[in-house]
Amino acid sequence: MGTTDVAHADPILIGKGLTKIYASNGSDVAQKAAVDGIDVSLMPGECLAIIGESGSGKTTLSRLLLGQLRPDAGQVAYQGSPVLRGSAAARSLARDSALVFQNPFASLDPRWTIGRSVAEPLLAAGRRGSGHLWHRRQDGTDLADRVAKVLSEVQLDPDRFMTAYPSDLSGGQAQRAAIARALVVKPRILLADEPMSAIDVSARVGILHTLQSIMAQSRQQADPSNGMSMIIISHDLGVVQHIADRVMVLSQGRVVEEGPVQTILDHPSQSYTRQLLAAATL
Ligand SMILES: Nc1ncnc2c1ncn2[C@@H]1O[C@H](COP(=O)(O)OP(=O)(O)OP(=O)(O)O)[C@@H](O)[C@H]1O
Repeated sequence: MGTTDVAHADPILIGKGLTKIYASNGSDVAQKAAVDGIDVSLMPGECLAIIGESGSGKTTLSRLLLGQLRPDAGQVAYQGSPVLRGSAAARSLARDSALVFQNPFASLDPRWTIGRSVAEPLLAAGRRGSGHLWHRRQDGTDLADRVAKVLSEVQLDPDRFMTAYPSDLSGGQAQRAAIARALVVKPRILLADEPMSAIDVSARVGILHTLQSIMAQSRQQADPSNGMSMIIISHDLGVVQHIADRVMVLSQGRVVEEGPVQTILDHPSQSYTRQLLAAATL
């Protein structure tokens, strides 16, 4: 578990009354919200874990928070500004957030070297003219240096992996490459949606250490309000225990309980959480 000095910082992301109702296929049955009026906030440098049984709304909530789904009710604010369609806050949030998925191979083009795949988000930012990420006068050496640095951060030797192809990589190595691809744009918010569940058990500890060290570096920022925040969705409570600061427990689109990770895992107040913990191995 990490500790984060967020006492004096403002939340980087706030969701208020977030609700999402998916259209059902023409049935008259009353529709149930996938996410039902959830309030959530994320502090700079904080790691928030969202846990809950399958279908409880974890992925939907995280996509609402990152502005990738439009809520049917409620609102998201990024750095204090409402995230409305086409707004500057929506563009900033899209630019400042990055995702790591369950299947790392889905985010690595099989035709590209790992170096190219990791560089691509930076190149795309350059094409969009996001000047803080990419300056036109930068040459290929700067780009290669940045890619090599981020590969080292995820414990992939650049000399070996820069020119490797996804088919050369194990699942764990591919997930590290996918994390590097997410980190290369220096996101303010990293969403990791079940980042370990498709990885061989023996490689999971390594990925966990990688994510822990990324969060530790982020927390060491001189200005805590500049730290990267992480939202992690995981069925694996061992992972949650080792990386999260705070846990939010979801059931049927609602928050059952939330609090500091050790409090929730050691002294859950709700029977739903107790059952969830009993079903998991810590
Ligand atoms: N695109 C969609 N269209 C219709 N219903 C959806 C859609 N996406 C999710 N749902 C429904 O919304 C509810 C919440 O789904 P969500 O994927 O957010 O849950 P989850 O907790 O992430 O589940 P899991 O752990 O299985 O990934 C579920 O009942 C799901 O079937």
